[in-house]
Amino acid sequence: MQIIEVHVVIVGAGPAGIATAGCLNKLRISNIVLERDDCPVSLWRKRAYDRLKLHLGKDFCSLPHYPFPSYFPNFVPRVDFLHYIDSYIAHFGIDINYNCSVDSAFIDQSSRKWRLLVTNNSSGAGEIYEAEFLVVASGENSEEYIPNIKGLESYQGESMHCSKYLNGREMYKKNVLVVGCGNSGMKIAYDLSTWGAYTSIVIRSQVHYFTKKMVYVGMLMLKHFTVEKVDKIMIVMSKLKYGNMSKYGLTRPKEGPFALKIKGGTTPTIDVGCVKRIKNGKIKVYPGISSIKENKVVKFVDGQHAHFDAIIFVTGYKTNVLKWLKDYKGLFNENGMPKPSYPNHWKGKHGIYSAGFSKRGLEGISFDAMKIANDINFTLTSRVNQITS
Ligand SMILES: Cc1cc2nc3c(=O)[nH]c(=O)nc-3n(C[C@H](O)[C@H](O)[C@H](O)COP(=O)(O)OP(=O)(O)OC[C@H]3O[C@@H](n4cnc5c(N)ncnc54)[C@H](O)[C@@H]3O)c2cc1C
Ligand SMILES: NC(=O)C1=CN([C@@H]2O[C@H](COP(=O)(O)OP(=O)(O)OC[C@H]3O[C@@H](n4cnc5c(N)ncnc54)[C@H](OP(=O)(O)O)[C@@H]3O)[C@@H](O)[C@H]2O)C=CC1
Ligand SMILES: O=C(O)C(=O)Cc1c[nH]c2ccccc12
Repeated sequence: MQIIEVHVVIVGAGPAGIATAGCLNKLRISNIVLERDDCPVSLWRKRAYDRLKLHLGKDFCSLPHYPFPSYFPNFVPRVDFLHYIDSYIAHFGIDINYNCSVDSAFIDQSSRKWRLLVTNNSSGAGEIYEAEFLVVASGENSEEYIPNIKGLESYQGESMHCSKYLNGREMYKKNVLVVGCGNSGMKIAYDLSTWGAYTSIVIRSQVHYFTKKMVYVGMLMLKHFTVEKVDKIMIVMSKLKYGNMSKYGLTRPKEGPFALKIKGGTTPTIDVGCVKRIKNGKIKVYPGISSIKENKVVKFVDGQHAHFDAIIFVTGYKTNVLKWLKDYKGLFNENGMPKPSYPNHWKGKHGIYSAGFSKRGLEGISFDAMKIANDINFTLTSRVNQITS
């Protein structure tokens, strides 16, 4: 089989892969992006709900060297974000091979280069790529995660992961349980409630909650003040706006929101109206689930039980890196996340890089893309300088 040789191969055409290709193209370093799906940013195009918007202000979400158009609103809707990505690809002339699933990547012992075994999903044929540099940009959210709950396999209602949820049109006057209170959980619960579903949400852990504006102000303040100071202000703002919500099942962690985000990647929840609906009883809060019984009954850890026509698992994602990256030791841990902590997470040995694995959203992705492209450029130019001197 013919081997396709490139300087840099990038796995994944999400924002991270596209941003890295854009930065490399700007430096005139040839590269190819391999994408298993048939389009770019498939997470945003195919696996996200209609109401989704960027929840951070647009100053924190544009990709490198290409700001959002000035007429875009501060919180960019999903469809505008897709247009922006399409024009980013056109502007930088990014080369993407769609329908290409990377099945494995390893270091070839004779060439000492990265070798990738790829299946072309449209023809079914196998392809081999060889590259000096490998950029892992397959995403923190590449595999849906649904917890193992006793009785779930025999649940007779409708159950789905949130990546299949578009809107609540079919849920009017149905009892729906949303499991998970991250950013997707709170937004989907709110969305369902506005579509007239009798909505409940499982909140099993402590959580920080803010309005979009508070987080926007907080992100701006972080440019000038310490994390501790900003966190204190954030909590005061949240308390002033929402008060004490513990009797409704919402308690704040002791540690501040940005400190937690930086330390563990736990993202504070940006509330778009869910908290108000919890307060006025339109959305009911339950603690963790203990099991699912017959007749669509869900039992909770505090002994309560209730009947649900549908369950939406908004329980997050996992990475798929360990499934296809064979020589990963050094850069990735057993959860498929970078071993070195931020800001050293983006580079490994033998020409491997990670883009989009710092749990810092699109801002983190831009940071990674620029670091990676500059580092590859540095390696290549120092080599040319050595030869010519
Ligand atoms: C619903 C949602 C909303 C978000 N909103 C925001 C926000 O407002 N602001 C913000 O800053 N961040 C946000 N994020 C976080 C983050 O910015 C996005 O998840 C972003 O899409 C991550 O980009 P990525 O390129 O790293 O990963 P992805 O977008 O997941 O792209 C990875 C790509 O790799 C492909 N791929 C995976 N495995 C393979 C393989 N083996 N072979 C070939 N291709 C493969 C996938 O098909 C996918 O297209 C959001 C995340 C989610 C889930
Ligand atoms: N732009 C936007 O508007 C949006 C942005 N996002 C971003 O997308 C990324 C993914 O977010 P999201 O999909 O919400 O995933 P997250 O991983 O952030 O949240 C998963 C949630 O599921 C809960 N959970 C997991 N297992 C269970 C279980 N067995 N029982 C009960 N609860 C459980 C977790 O609770 P626990 O903490 O107890 O484990 C947590 O609340 C985040 O970075 C987020 O910020 C998401 C949505 C919208
Ligand atoms: O949406 C996400 O997943 C993000 O990680 C974006 C993000 C970066 N910093 C934040 C601080 C508060 C809320 C979201 C984010």
